[in-house]
Amino acid sequence: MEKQRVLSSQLLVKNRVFEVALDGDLLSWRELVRRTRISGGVRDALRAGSRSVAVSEIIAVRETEPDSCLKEDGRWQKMAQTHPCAFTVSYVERGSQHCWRCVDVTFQCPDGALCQRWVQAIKEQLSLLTSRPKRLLVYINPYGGKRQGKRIYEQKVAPLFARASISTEVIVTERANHARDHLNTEADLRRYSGVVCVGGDGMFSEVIHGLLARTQRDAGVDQNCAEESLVPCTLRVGIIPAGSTDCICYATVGINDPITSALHIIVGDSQPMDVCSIHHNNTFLRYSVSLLGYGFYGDVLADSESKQWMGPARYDISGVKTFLTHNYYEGTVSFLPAQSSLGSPRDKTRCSAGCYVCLHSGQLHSQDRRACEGDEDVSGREDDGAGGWQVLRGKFLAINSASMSCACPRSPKGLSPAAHLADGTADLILVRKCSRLNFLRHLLRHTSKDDQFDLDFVEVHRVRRFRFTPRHCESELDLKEHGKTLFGHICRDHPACGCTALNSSWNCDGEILQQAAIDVGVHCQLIRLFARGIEEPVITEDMRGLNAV
Ligand SMILES: Nc1ncnc2c1ncn2[C@@H]1O[C@H](COP(=O)(O)OP(=O)(O)OP(=O)(O)O)[C@@H](O)[C@H]1O
Repeated sequence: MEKQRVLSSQLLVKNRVFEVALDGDLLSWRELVRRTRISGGVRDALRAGSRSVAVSEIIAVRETEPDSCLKEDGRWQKMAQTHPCAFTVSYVERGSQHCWRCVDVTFQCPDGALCQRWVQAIKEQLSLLTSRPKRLLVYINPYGGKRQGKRIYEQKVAPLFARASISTEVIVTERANHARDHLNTEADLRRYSGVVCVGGDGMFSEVIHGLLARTQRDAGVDQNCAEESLVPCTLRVGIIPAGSTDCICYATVGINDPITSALHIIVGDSQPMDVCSIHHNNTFLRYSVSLLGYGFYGDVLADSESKQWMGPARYDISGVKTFLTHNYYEGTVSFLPAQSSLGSPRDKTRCSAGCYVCLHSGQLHSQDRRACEGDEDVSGREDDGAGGWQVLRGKFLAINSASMSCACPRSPKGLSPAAHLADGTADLILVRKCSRLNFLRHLLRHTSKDDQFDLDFVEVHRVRRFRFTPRHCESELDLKEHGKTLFGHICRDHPACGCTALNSSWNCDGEILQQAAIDVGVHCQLIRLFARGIEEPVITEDMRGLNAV
């Protein structure tokens, strides 16, 4: 269908003549081919180029001075006389590795009236983009990562928000859980179109815990009831990466770069995300959006807690130590397979921007919600129509549940490469007791092309819910008594003497859960991020021509 032409004119860009057109949702500029005489004929100029930008990726437009950097150009005087007015469009340009930058192009106009018409026309198109945030509540963790959160926000992000006319309320946190508590109780959420956290995964977790607790309370939903279907948050969350690992940002944007994230917020991207709720004895413990790991990953985290002073190197040291310790844990895993999910954990598809698996799951999920609200009979939906609960007992080196691929710069494939951000499922990975060498083979496959699940001691299931019950009774008292009688105090910290702790703990998105027996439910698309998932690279003719402009 022909797009409606809003405006078109011949304008100058860097003193070259361009045909500039605004066609509804696209701004394009094409150099008018200049012909140069050569002996006996005419040939096209080599520098002709064109460029187009979706209006949805324009950050701002403003009247400006004609390009002053061109004043050295001999033709400047002449151009300044014929084109004395100018406007500048700031837009998103894609770099390598999913990096976005904000670049400017200045159009010189023959008169002020035409210049204003252009600015007005582009502003009107921008005002039609209703998904863009207008006012944001920003929390900065000044102590996350390398303690650069405040500087990153002030120098890289705030100027972009100001340019895009986004107003902000900024809170620099004074203690852990400041952001969570503020969102849960005081914040007047109606005043904002989104919440932004400047920090790492821990800070993001704080923000979603505050938002989700508030949303459930306002909706009269009891978080302690594991069977409840939770109410999605209406406010989107943005992450400006300033932590040590920034896994969530990496998994939803493809890079941990503050400017790229700020631009995704400005253009009003929206990426739904599943959230797991974790309960113990009908008491709510935590939410998780990426990794829940018992055994190996739980032990690595527990060990690294005592080595905070080492910085990020503590994870490597604790990783090696835990690997050598080679503890396994006994228990029962029960799970509800996700029968109707379109993908499987071992297919080769990756969740990316516009993922059809997530889109399909989101549509099914909202149909279910509507049916529930309309009191239609949806009984039997939770067990996915077939199969029911499956139960496995055994000795496990690791039990991992990945709600997303968990890809990060250290492990670009991630723990479960085909896991989806928003399909209402998690990949449950069970690594049964095996030799150290075999476990090492499994771990190394996370960084190679080989399939980490193609080993006879590893199994993976796509699930909607799961439970774990450790074989050994886990009351504090029981474990202490057991430890005293068998090995005495010292042995808990000295695996070399041959004793092992009976239970591991869960690593829940980088936080320790003390309870080993848990009940986990995946809630489809419970939150939305200012992100769009990882974009596949697209090379267009426009991009090739760009070099010429
Ligand atoms: N003002 C503060 N003082 C102390 N701790 C804080 C403060 N603000 C937030 N926190 C806590 O600091 C913890 C870590 O912060 P954050 O996630 O930003 O950085 P990180 O741990 O370095 O990065 P990552 O989580 O990506 O590894 C969070 O759990 C958060 O609750």
